[in-house]
Amino acid sequence: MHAPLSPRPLSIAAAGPLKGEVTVPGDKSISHRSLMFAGLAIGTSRIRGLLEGEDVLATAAAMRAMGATIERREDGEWRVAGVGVGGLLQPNTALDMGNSGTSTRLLMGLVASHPITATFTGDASLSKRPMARVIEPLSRMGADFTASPGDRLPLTMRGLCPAVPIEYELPVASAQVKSAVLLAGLNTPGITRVIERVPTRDHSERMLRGFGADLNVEGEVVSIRGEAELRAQDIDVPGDPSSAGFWMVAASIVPGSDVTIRNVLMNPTRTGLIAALRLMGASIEALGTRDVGGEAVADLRVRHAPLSAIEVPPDLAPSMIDEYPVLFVAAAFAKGHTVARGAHELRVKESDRIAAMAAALGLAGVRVEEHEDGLSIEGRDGEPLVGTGGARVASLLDHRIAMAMAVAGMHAARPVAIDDAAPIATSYPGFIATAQALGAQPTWLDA
Ligand SMILES: O=C(O)C1=C[C@@H](OP(=O)(O)O)[C@@H](O)[C@H](O)C1
Ligand SMILES: C=C(OP(=O)(O)O)C(=O)O
Repeated sequence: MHAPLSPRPLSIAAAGPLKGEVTVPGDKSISHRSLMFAGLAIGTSRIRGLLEGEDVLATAAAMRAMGATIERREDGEWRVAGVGVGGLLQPNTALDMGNSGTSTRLLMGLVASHPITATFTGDASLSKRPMARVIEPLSRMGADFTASPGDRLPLTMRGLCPAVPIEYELPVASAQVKSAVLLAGLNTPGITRVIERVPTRDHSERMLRGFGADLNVEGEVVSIRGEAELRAQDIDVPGDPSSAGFWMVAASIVPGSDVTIRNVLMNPTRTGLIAALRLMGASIEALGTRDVGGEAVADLRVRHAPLSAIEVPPDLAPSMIDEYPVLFVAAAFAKGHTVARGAHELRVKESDRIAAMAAALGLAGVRVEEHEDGLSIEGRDGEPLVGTGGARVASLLDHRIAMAMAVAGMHAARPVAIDDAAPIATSYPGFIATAQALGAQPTWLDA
């Protein structure tokens, strides 16, 4: 099992306007896929701007364990020499996925069509997350699974080669499930099809085509013809819009703030938070929109603005699924009653993010009502939060709960304390340093 890091309690106090420029780390979804696809390609890929967070490092370690050569150069560029589609090797030890759902589910897809056996383990949070959603389609393709009760980690799977191509309609809006099936299809003879009624992030589709896979998207159907070779690529990973979201909300709620976030991925399957914040009245300007390796990227200038409550359109959910915790923080400062429903998936992330944010905001003095599929939040019309007093918010091994509540502390009468900020390192190792550089006041507390 994964060894838990020691908890790192953190307190954040208000410190006046946030000002300056921020560069967010590389997109986590694209970083995982860069390592996986390069690890399967023929030749050596170069990756610049890779997110060096624990989740992505777990993917790197697993791909190494299955034969890819992955090195980081001193200048920060990563070089990956792949094994070729179908060339993954039997790992000698269990693959430790840490806290990362994306690593787990996408790598399960890869293993499914290789003649290898792999054991996946993870931390206490990942070990509670549902894996049936990938076990089900991958079993239909011929993979065999022995999972822990409730179809959870640790689990051992044996891939089948050649696997059986399937046509699969996604029962849940999930890019991880879509990607797992497509990746299994990459080494499966014939055509594997995924039908997606609700669009989710399309990085696998775009990147697999970029690497030379025979993949087509027609309306709701994504098809991949298996056993095509992938060719090494040069990749510039754009900044992660999910990480940028923390600064979008922080600058919006702290009076007098003016923050520019450089190089943010603007793929339309990822920009739901910008849309929701704009509906609330946020001032977010996209400057210098440009194309970087087939993806739109922009600099975002965000200035403080009074926010109004909204009913969050449920159809935005897939394009902002990881941003709800920080959107709830924005709602806590808005004028009026925000209702966010249709986001049931939040219950099966690193924590139950609906319950976690209801408890966290409640502790900081916000009136919140929990629904099965979302939250209603009574906004404070720009007034600072009360703060957490002597209590500490429980981050529950969930990086996004820790960062969202750190943002809440940036406009609070008394500090917001968080019981454990160590999980932030899974997706955004530089978050605290950047908060400080913008003028916020984080302090590490005794455990
Ligand atoms: O495919 C991906 O890279 C991701 C898909 C989403 O998960 P689901 O597919 O489970 O919704 C998201 O929450 C996760 O952070 C990253
Ligand atoms: C849900 C997330 O990631 P994962 O599913 O990869 O653990 C996230 O980063 O918010």
